[in-house]
Amino acid sequence: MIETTGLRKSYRDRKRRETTTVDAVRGVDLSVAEGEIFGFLGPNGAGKTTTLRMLATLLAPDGGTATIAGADLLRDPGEVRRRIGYVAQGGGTWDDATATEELLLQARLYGASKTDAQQAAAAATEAFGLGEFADRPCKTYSGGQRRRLDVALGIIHAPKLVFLDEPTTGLDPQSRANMWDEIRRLRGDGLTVFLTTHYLDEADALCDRVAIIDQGLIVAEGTPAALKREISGDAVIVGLAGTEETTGIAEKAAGLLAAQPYVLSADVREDGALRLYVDSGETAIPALMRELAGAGMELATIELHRPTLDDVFLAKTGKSLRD
Ligand SMILES: Nc1ncnc2c1ncn2[C@@H]1O[C@H](COP(=O)(O)OP(=O)(O)OP(=O)(O)O)[C@@H](O)[C@H]1O
Repeated sequence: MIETTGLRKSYRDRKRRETTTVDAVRGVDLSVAEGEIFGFLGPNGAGKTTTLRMLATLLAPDGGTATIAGADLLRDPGEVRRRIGYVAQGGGTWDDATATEELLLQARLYGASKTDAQQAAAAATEAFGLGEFADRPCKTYSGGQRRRLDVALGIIHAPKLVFLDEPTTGLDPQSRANMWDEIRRLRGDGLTVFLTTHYLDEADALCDRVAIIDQGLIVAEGTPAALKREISGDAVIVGLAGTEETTGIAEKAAGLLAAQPYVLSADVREDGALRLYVDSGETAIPALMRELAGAGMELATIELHRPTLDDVFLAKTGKSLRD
């Protein structure tokens, strides 16, 4: 649905007499399959919006090639525009207009006849649960209601692909969960969804695949599960009985377990706990418990930590989105 090679964009920043160049996107290769929810992640200033705006024909690339929904971005941006939907971060509804008016206007702007526009507006009102407030002015809507209308507007012309820029930023947890359901429903209807988000739990729960961009370059791309596996594996933290008095026990246990085939690495944390990285916690825990018991070591506590997308993000960019 999206294929890009070497997509580039620089901005010229004119301050007084000096002109500086910001290389915002420095050669992006992306591949997004039909029918997937694709998450685009990156720290502030990484190049997310610039990339999104280029893919959505709102900004001309300086170089590279891209095919979007089967149309050539550089040669035929008009065709790309007809085939995609774009929902900007702040939305674009008028305060005094109602949802029904906005939907009708948008459908007409995309060339629908009056009857078709009325049908499309009614279908969107039903699908996005806008009915109870559709005839009130937008300024009276909650953040979640407004966001639902924004997405309904973005897909009123039945595109194959929709771009959502930070679709859940500023929403309360309930509205966020509703929006996730809406986005999954879009995928269920056969749409491809390309979204940017600052929430890594959102990317993890919602996206089939993600790409991480940093300083204008893609530093990781894959399913959340594969990316998490790639960086570390599960961490198992073991507290051994008597570790505080005889710290040597933890070192001895680390040496013993480091030699096991299911252990990737083993060390002793500052607090005296034994830290192991393993491919799979489920397989490793029973085996290491047997090993420790066999060596006469008593286990006091055991914890399993699975890597999160934030760990991936940190490993790939040196930055955490939690900061
Ligand atoms: N119109 C512009 N003129 C000059 N520099 C710009 C312009 N727009 C963006 N930039 C710069 O390009 C780089 C990438 O910006 P971009 O907005 O694409 O990042 P982003 O990943 O979307 O960031 P954020 O998460 O903060 O929205 C940044 O260094 C930014 O300051």
